[in-house]
Amino acid sequence: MPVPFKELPAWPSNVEAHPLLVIDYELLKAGDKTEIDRLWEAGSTLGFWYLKNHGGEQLFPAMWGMAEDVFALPLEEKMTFEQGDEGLSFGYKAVGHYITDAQGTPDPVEGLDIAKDDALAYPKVARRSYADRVNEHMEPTIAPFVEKCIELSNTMLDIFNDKLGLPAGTLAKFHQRNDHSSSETRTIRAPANLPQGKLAVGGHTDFGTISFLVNNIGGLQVLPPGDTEWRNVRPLPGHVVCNIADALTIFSGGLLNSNIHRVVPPSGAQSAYERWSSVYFTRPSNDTVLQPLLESSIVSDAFNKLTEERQKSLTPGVTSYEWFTRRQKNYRTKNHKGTETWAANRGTENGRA
Ligand SMILES: O=C(O)CCC(=O)C(=O)O
Ligand SMILES: [Fe+2]
Repeated sequence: MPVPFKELPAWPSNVEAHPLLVIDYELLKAGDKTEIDRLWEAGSTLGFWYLKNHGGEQLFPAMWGMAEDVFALPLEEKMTFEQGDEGLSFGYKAVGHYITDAQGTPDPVEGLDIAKDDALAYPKVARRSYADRVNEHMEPTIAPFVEKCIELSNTMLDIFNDKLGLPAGTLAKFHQRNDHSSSETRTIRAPANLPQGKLAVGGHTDFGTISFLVNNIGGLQVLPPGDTEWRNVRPLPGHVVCNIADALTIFSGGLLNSNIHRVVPPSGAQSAYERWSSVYFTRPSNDTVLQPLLESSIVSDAFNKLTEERQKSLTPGVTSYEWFTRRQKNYRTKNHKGTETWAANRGTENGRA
């Protein structure tokens, strides 16, 4: 099993951890006004926050155990359900198949993504099939994880919906449980002892709506708005790191911030350990058109104040499916041609990634 959090070396005392707001999920659910305002503050500034009291504490590490079991299969078998180069991300990802920078440097991490649609439809296949070893974990591990993240996501979407002055249920309509989307779980393992300076995951913004992340050791970094230095995000036991992703930046006319982040080797004694992380990406259903929701005066007022260039970048005029497929395709090492394919892979913070 991946080394449990409590047995890992502590966060090195000489490494500064960037402060994130800690949001209490129980208070959000109870409609606590102060906590709701704090969530809005987090989403509209750095776009990253910790979530506590969410009830999913065991579910994220269980995903590491699931993936470890799957990664133990022979490579040949894992390659039978590889993601492919056509812009879908569901399935296995071998080391080196994603790029980490504009030069096309291949990544050092192994990954496994499972579609929300497959987890909910199991034992039916909604989007693709996986190895038996994955299927064995669908009901005990993957589906409960997906269900919890859908719950967290829906609660926060309704709050953002209200704060954005949108008619009730507007954001929920784009994220209906049974509509196909690129929503998915991702579990990645970075090897121990990666050389310092190597990127495990290159600088990017997330493709979807909200992301939910738990990792065992350091390495996650954010580049806060207006800052020129990458800042370290420290994993806190029992806390989920949540972040706004591109679709919410677009829907909100830029009010909510999908911030650039990346993964580097952990510092100090932690660098001698494998790094495990599990993410759930909520993404809008495939046919949702990505555009600012100008029917809200809060959104339209914010949007009208933006430069024409920024307005253009927040009006891609494509569906969620098209946006995702274009980016995912250009993330693949095999499709990399040069800086243009790197740029085509980037999101709403195009210029900074
Ligand atoms: O592993 C992490 O800490 C972050 C991974 C990430 O940003 C991603 O997969 O989008
Ligand atoms: Fe990410």
